[in-house]
Amino acid sequence: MAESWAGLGSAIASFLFLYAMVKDHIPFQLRQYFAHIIHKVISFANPYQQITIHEYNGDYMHRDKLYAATQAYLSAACSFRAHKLKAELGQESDKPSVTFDNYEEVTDTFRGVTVWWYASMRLPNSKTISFYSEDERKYYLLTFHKRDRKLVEGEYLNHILSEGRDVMTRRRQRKLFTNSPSRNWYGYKSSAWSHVAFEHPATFDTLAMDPKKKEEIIDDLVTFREGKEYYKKIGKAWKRGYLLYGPPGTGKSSMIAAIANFLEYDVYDLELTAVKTNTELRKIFIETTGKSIIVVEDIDCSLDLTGKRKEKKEKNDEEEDQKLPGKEETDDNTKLTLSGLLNFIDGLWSACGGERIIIFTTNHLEKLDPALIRRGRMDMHIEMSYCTFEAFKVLAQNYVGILEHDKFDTIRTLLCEVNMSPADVAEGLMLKKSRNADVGACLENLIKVIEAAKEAEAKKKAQEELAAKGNEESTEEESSVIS
Ligand SMILES: Nc1ncnc2c1ncn2[C@@H]1O[C@H](COP(=O)(O)OP(=O)(O)OP(=O)(O)O)[C@@H](O)[C@H]1O
Ligand SMILES: [Mg+2]
Repeated sequence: MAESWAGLGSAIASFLFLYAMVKDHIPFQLRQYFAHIIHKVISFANPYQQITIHEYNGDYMHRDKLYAATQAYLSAACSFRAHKLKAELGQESDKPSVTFDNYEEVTDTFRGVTVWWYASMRLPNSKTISFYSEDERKYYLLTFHKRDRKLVEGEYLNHILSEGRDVMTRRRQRKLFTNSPSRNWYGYKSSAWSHVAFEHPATFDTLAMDPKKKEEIIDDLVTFREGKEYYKKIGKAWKRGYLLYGPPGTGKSSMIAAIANFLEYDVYDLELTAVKTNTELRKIFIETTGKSIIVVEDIDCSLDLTGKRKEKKEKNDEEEDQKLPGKEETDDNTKLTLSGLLNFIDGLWSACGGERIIIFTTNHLEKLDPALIRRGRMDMHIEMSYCTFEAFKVLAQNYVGILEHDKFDTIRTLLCEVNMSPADVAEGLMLKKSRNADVGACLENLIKVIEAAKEAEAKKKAQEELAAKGNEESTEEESSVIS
């Protein structure tokens, strides 16, 4: 067998040598014909195949998506095997990426199969004047054995695409969107959202709350992020709703930023009062992308949705006979309604895009319509409470860098006696720190702040009791006058 391959090889080599000698004396058509035959013979003898992935395919405005994903994948998975590397900062990225340079080759292994990647570029024709630089002619050459073609075409390229996209998502500059329309340079509306870079520093480490509750939330987020297949299996859209409720300054907005930083998602801050109709809400929603958090802050103040659904339904039942067919649909499309919002959260449209988190925040849980926050819509209800001693310890570590101190016992007792928001406690710790005071002085200042709050609370309570007593006496007097 080996002998017959060697024989074939030497025959091809002799043929190529002869052809090179005489090719200039052969007419053009015949030369073309021979070139075709030679190509066929070489392909027959060569056990390897190649796939080229060009950066641009005819359309010079849009980079090929597979090329971009391949570049990201190779920079993360294979570039450490190369000798010549190059670093660059992509358009949408905020982290430099290092990938192997042109004319370098690296290997990759997928399911036990080895493939070769070669980065190259076609030099521009110097006789033509081109608007585009030579960079626009870059390409990757993927070489593999013929027997692995099915695996490479079917699974390997898909693997490159999804892994590469993940790398790009992790590297991208995350954005904070708000629903005020952005305009292009002609002045036309180009998107329902405008954005700035999202750079909030809050993380779960800096968030002061009960450690057990924090752990529970992190576990829930991880389960969600890794749940693509699970959601598909159970036939549910890949999204999750969180309701954050609690008094002002307890960390609801900080929690949203911490979640966004943890999951590396974009944030869409939806200002519902700026949305006029259900149709507009749907349009806005369609323009959001996956791997994002849609936030509606202070949902109780955003819309007059509280408890109105039931009343409306009863009223509708009474007016059923007088109503013209199709009237309700017209109403729903000319204004924003609770049913429009519910549809936004879990109607059919909510499934487009996938991997989305919806967060509502409120200071007044009791004001919300139960339909809006029922499990399934808002899957997890998270109470952000006044500062507990456990939460204080996180703040103390972050603000003054201590885990223990003599004054902690006093602070523990005081925090049990008075309702202080973490925002107020943080302020108490910051005050002296800004004047370069030592840790003891910082804690002393905090104790004073808590004591003052305790006194104010006691005073307020006494005043309320006095007012209530006054009211009782006046009603008693009135009733005795009447009798
Ligand atoms: N739980 C917390 N952990 C760490 N810092 C906190 C916490 N709560 C509040 N803070 C601090 O107080 C500031 C205000 O908090 P935040 O805006 O998150 O409160 P909120 O609950 O959203 O208030 P509001 O209901 O008024 O919107 C934050 O910038 C943060 O520094
Ligand atoms: Mg807030």
